[in-house]
Amino acid sequence: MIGLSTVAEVRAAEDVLLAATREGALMQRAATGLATVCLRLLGRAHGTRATLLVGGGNNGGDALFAGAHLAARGARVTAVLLDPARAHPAGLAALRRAGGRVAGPDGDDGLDRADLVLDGIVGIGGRGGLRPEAARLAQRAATGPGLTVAVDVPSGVDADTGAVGGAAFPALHTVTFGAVKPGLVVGEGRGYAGTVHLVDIGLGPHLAPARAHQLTDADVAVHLEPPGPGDDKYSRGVVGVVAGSAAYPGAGVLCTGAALRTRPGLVRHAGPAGDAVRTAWPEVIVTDGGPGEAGRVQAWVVGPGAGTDDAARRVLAEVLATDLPVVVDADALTLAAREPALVRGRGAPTVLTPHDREFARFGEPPGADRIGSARRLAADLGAVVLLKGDATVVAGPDGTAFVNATGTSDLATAGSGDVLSGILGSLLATGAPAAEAAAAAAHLHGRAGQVAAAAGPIVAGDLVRRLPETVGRVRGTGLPDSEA
Ligand SMILES: NC(=O)C1=CN([C@@H]2O[C@H](COP(=O)(O)OP(=O)(O)OC[C@H]3O[C@@H](n4cnc5c(N)ncnc54)[C@H](O)[C@@H]3O)[C@@H](O)[C@H]2O)[C@@H](O)CC1
Ligand SMILES: Nc1ncnc2c1ncn2[C@@H]1O[C@H](COP(=O)(O)OP(=O)(O)O)[C@@H](O)[C@H]1O
Ligand SMILES: [K+]
Repeated sequence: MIGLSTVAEVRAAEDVLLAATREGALMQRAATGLATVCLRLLGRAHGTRATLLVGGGNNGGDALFAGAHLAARGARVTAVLLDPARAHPAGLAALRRAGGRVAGPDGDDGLDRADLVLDGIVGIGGRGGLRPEAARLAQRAATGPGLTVAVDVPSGVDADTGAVGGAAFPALHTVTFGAVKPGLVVGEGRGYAGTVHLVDIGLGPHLAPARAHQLTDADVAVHLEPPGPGDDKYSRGVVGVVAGSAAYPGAGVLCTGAALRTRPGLVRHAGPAGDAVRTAWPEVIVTDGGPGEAGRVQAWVVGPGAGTDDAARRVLAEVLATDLPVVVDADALTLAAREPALVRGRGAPTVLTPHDREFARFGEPPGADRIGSARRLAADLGAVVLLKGDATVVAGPDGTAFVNATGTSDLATAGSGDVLSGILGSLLATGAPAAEAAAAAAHLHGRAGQVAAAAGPIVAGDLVRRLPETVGRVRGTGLPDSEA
């Protein structure tokens, strides 16, 4: 698991480490790591041109020292000082010693011919969007030829939430220090951070345990172990699906198919889409009656394509009245938003899987702080909330949170959510903790999207078809992180 640490957590750890190290040592570690990543990205230093955008804090100091490393290796480095009176003095001296030039914001910044632009305007000390002068330079960097690299955090991005209040630096890469900050991987900030590189500056032992995480393939593989010699079709959990209707039989087919293809023990289906499910998946045990007639299961998925009429409401209430884990998806979310009492106070885990519009039905839209919003709704309802998006967020009622690291925008296709809820039901039926099962499901769904989209445009059925291969890859050596 990759911990996501807030600014307060990073500052607290830094304070302890700063007191235990000689002055400037941490910044040297940060700047050396930053220069190393830049050299790797550029392929060489000699003959390249770099422009440093330097603010008045330590973030600018990191950029200046890294610029000095590059200049010492033959790069032509220009530092643009946004606040010349407060530019880090030792960093400035180091850059000058190494042969770097210094310009004011109106001087020749070299942005139109730079190979590399380092954003050292603000880091974790930043508040709000960029001021006009910095915004103008960030805009020129975005349209110029240089590879844009943010130091610690893209300036203008809120490191804790990913909120972008105005202009921000659009980085292709972000080199972050000590710990990955949530704002680099979630919300709007994710789009500004690009590929995130973590540089170890020795903070690890001093960091408080993170309250938000990203899962890796290895974390998810634990939930996808093949059956052992002692297992039978019942032993690792049976999933029950109430999805699909006469109008939307496909939702039942996709949801049961995804559950089967994730963990093919036993899947039961109840409801009016039975004929379509039987035809598509003869392996599924189907009843045309209600959930009570389906036989024993260890977790339910309810809602995809199921409608919002009185009959659908009765089925939802019946499933939620059980002492089993329940995934509440799609139409069932609309019903639960009308009647939150159906969910509140359940003894067994409930997982709600809204996209933004469904989320808004519970009160207000998620807004710019997606982790915070998901946590608030989870605490309010006593349920796990999986808030879908390009980086899906999962929050538990106790504040535990996950941000998904896999996926592709090809997943924005009809029925993709039905596949996710089937995967999730299958994992929940094993007895896995609900928030982690939800995060693992989002991870596997995202990987299936990547695997399927490698061959071209995808429809939701492709995700189901490619699930066995995806499970195999997640269990095995996994996909490289760069494909995340
Ligand atoms: N504390 C430490 O020991 C270490 C800090 N490091 C670096 O230091 C950074 C934090 O440094 P600071 O605490 O000095 O803060 P920053 O350098 O992030 O920003 C503070 C400065 O930015 C100004 N500012 C705030 N918001 C702004 C905005 N929207 N537009 C323009 N200017 C704005 C503030 O007035 C202040 O001058 C980290 O992000 C990291 O890059 C690293 O060198 C590692 C070690
Ligand atoms: N731009 C995107 N990038 C990555 N994943 C996306 C994107 N858009 C949607 N998704 C994912 O695709 C799925 C869509 O689910 P949903 O909106 O419920 O679709 P449907 O109701 O058609 O089944 C979610 O898992 C969501 O996270
Ligand atoms: K920055």
